[in-house]
Amino acid sequence: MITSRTAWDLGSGPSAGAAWKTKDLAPAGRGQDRLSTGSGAGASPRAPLLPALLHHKILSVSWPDTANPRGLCRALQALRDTRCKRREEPRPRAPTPATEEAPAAPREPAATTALQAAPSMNLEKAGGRLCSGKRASLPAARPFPVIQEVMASMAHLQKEKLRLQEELLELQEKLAAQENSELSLSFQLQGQVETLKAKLLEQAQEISRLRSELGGTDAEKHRDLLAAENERLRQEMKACEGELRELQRQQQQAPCRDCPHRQENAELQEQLSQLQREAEEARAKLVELDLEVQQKTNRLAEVELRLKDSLAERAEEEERLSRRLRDSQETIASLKSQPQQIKYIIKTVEVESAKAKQALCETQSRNQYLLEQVGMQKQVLKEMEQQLQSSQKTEAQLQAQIMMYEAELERAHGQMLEEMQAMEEEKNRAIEEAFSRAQVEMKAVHENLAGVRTNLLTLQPALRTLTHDYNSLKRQVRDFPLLLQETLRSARAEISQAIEEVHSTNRELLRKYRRELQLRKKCHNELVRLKGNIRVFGRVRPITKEDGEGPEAANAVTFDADDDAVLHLLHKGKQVSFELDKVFPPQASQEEVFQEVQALVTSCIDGYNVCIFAYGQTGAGKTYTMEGTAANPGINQRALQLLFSEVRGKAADWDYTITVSAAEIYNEALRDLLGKEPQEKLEIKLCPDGSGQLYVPGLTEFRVQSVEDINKVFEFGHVKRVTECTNLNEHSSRSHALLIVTVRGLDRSTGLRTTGKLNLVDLAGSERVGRSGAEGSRLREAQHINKSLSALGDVIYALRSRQGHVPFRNSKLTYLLQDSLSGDSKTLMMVQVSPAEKNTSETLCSLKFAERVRSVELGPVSRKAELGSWTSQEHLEGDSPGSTAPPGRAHTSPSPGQLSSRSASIRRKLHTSGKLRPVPL
Ligand SMILES: Nc1ncnc2c1ncn2[C@@H]1O[C@H](COP(=O)(O)OP(=O)(O)OP(=O)(O)O)[C@@H](O)[C@H]1O
Repeated sequence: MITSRTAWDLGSGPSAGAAWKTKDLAPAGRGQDRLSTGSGAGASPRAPLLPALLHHKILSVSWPDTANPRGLCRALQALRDTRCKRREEPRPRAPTPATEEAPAAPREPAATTALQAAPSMNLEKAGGRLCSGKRASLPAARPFPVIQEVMASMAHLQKEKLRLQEELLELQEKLAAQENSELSLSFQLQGQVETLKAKLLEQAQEISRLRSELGGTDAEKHRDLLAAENERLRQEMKACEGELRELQRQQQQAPCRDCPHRQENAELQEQLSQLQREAEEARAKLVELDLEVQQKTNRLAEVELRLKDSLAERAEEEERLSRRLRDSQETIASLKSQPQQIKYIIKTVEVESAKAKQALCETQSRNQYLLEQVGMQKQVLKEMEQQLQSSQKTEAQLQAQIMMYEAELERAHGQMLEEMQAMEEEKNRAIEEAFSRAQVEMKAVHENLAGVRTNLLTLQPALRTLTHDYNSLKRQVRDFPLLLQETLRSARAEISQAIEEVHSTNRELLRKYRRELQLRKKCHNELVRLKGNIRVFGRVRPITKEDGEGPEAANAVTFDADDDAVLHLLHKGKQVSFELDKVFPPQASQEEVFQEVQALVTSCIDGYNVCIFAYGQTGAGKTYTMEGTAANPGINQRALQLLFSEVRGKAADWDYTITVSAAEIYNEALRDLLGKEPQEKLEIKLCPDGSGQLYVPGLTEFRVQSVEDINKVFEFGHVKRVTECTNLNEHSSRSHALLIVTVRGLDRSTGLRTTGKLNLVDLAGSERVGRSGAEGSRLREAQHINKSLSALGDVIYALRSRQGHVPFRNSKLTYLLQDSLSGDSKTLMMVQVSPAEKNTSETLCSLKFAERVRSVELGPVSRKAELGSWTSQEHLEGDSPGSTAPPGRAHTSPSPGQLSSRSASIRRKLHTSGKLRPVPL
């Protein structure tokens, strides 16, 4: 139900719409008053909305009661008013106002005419429908012209409604399009901003790249340096060319042959061509660099152009955007203005028809929605404006950056220009300096040239002399081969003559050498002969603890202070004096003893046979003298060492071989101390070659080359000596030990061969049988010892008395030593004595034996005379007249089982070590 207040509200404005919407559509009867009230106010044209509402069948039920003629009249009046107002009012702005407004004016009368003409069919239909329920109450109303008018106005309203709907759709489309365009615009703007940023970045990179390429002016510097170098070389070349021309001119004016300037000239020309080549290269490089710089400049210009283009594009883009912004703003403004018109129209329709309120309400809600949309659009627009502002800001920043880059470029360009200017100045300076230097050099060259000219003048005579000399030298060189041949011939003759002389001198020298060798040998022999072929030394050992204490151990031997060949023995209270070749007191060292015998040892190298005996009673020091101790070696080791050193000294001319054999004679049985079968008895035989030489088949002979070999031989041979404890000496040697050293020599120059034999014999201890207390086998051993010693005395006697028969074969000892005792062999007997009081009897015997042996040596007359008073028996028995036993039977021999068991093991050791090599004797 619509109250009067509500009707008034409709005319009062849009704010009344909300209240109006809540009301039910009133029944026709009561609403007429209110409509008339409203129309009376004349607030809005409502007529056009009626057909639209009818078209939507909104008014089909609640159409005003046409039976009330007053209401209808008022409605028609209102419609008429509305039409009039619409005719007067300008039409709302349509999308194509120019095209739609123009025909609107003529169309309106047509429409009005059409309405007024009231097309019978439609109006009748509408009127029939309107009056279908009321015909009974208003049967006479159909032909009423007002109805036609109402129908016409309804049709008009319907059209108006359609138009409004179209407009609304259009607006909606526009809004959507606007939204889309704004959205796309914002996207576009964003895209453009991104593109611009990318371009800016690209340009910045391009600028930096160009700057780095231009970069530093390194290439330009290089170019300038090359240009300067080129210029300098050009200048030098010019100067050189000038010099060359000058020199050529001088050459033409005063040509000189063999002038050193020619060479100089050639060198200068060479230098010149070299410089020209360098200049060409430098020029080419310069051109390349120019080209490069040009290219870079072009590229810079291109980049600048691109930059400008992009700036222009950007400005255009900005212009376009601002245009679009303006359009958008205008569109928005028009859109803003449109809702007012729509409101006006709605209000008009509301006045005309209560039923249209519903549509109005919807339209208002739609309007509200559109308003909201507009608000949103405004918001979007604001955001876009903000974006635009920010993009403008960015653009400003970018422009500022571009400006800055341009300024920087400008500055770099200015710097480059300044640098180029500075380089230009420097180049000019360098050119000037080079010019001045070249002038100075030129001056110096001129001065040199003047000096050279002067020298040339002075050198010409010298040249003439030199030419003369050269010619003469040439002649000499030509004649030189002949001269050389002649000289060579004479030199050859001289040399062959000299060689011949040298040969003859050598032959003479060799002859003399051999003669001297013989003479030396003779002299040596004479010396030895003068000294005696058999020499006798005496050595007194010191008192030892074995001698005991008390009077028995008292010293019974004294020496002559003035004569070292004399000793005195106090025997039974009587002093007996003995003269030997040499007497060694107890304090005499091994070395001193050896010094006296070394001459004999060395004669062995010359091919002599030498025999050194150690003779004496048991415990008198024989073994000590011959073998010695490890720390203090005796004659054996020292002799071999001496032989080694002598042989080494003669190694330049001689080849020597030294071999060693060791044998033992025990109980007249000869045993090999170095052999594998020490118990085997060896025999002494004559050589089958008929030379008369003796040899021992099976006797081992080792070649020794070093002191170590000797030590091993000695150690091996020593332990194999049969030792037996006796009353006199705890380790008394009960056999004769022989070390046979053979020295074979070959004189490489003469082919002379020598063989010398050195027999080093440690005789068994001599003692009287009764005193030693021997019996049984020991007695037999002593008897054998004494027998062999007697045989030795017999042999010596026979030799020195020059008897036809020498009894070598009486004992194994003398038979074995036959070579070393006969002929021009040399023999030394070392008589060992004990100084102890208790041994004076044995000492006396030994000394008497020694003196007699020595006396044999002293001249034929005396020898002969003395030889008659000497017997070997006397030696052993002289001091013991009561003894009847034969001299050789004073000792007993040990049983074979008593032989040292160590000997076998050491022999094995030597054989397995391979140090000792058996050599046939
Ligand atoms: N000149 C010396 N200086 C020091 N000690 C010595 C000297 N001569 C001998 N002797 C010592 O006297 C002792 C006996 O000497 P050695 O064994 O050489 O006598 P020998 O004559 O060989 O006896 P045998 O005939 O019984 O073998 C040894 O202890 C030895 O060291």
